[in-house]
Amino acid sequence: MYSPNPSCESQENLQEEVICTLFYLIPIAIVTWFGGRLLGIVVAIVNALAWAFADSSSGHTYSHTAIFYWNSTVVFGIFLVLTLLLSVLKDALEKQTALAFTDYLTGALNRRAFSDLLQMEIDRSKRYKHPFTVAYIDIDNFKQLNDKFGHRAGDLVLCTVADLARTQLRSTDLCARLGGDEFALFFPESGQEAAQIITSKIQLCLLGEMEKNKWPVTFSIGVLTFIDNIPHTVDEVIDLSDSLMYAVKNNGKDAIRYSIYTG
Ligand SMILES: Nc1nc2c(ncn2[C@@H]2O[C@H](COP(=O)(O)OP(=O)(O)OP(=O)(O)O)[C@@H](O)[C@H]2O)c(=O)[nH]1
Repeated sequence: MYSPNPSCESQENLQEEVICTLFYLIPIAIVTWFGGRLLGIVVAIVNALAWAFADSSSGHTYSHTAIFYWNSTVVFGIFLVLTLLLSVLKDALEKQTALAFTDYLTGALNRRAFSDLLQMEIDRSKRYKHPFTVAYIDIDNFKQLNDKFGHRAGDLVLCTVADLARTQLRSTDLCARLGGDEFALFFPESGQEAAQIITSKIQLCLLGEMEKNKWPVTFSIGVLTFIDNIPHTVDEVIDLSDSLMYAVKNNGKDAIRYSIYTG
């Protein structure tokens, strides 16, 4: 004759409870990950209340009523910890992902991301025979500014340059910090005339802001348009634009030079 083993029965009950509690975690995890910390906390509270309600209506008896409240609090604590851990993990992941593509200081694209995107644009422009323009911007006398006003002021200038340039750009344009005090802008589908309008506007805007803050720097800018015989590699495109910017530097700084690449 079959006689149920009480310890086996209680083990099965325990297993059921654990699995049910785990099910509460799934919506909390999903909402926290996709909806954010605040929504996650709301769902954690709702789920903890649901858990307490289900527990009390299941006929579960405790040797002391305080145990029910203690268990409910522990369950809520677990839900809350999961919410907080997941939101911290997501923030960290987002930061890491952003750092892989952007410059930590200015938020502009970093050299690697800029090169990858530019390579795609070069391939597209070559295939469809569309022009594009690259503007290479170097801050003049930046070292002196750092020396006179401090590194933090220098950082602020770099951030201001990136922010101002970005406010003037279209969503399809790119803005990157290539290193130190050097920035590059990319204008797809833009010939020299269109690039002239936008770069002179950016230059005016930058100079105005520098003057307003009494930062003694100017900008040397080389703007190179590619129409035919577009080079194959990003490095060539960047080096050519850099050389044009250097021509401005060697000619007294604080100016823009435009050119069309002819191969
Ligand atoms: N504040 C700050 N300074 C930086 C950063 N990265 C590089 N620099 C400084 O930028 C300066 C760049 O110096 P240079 O390339 O000689 O530039 P410059 O003084 O503008 O000289 P010209 O370009 O000839 O006008 C160096 O002093 C670097 O230390 C940064 O992230 N923050």
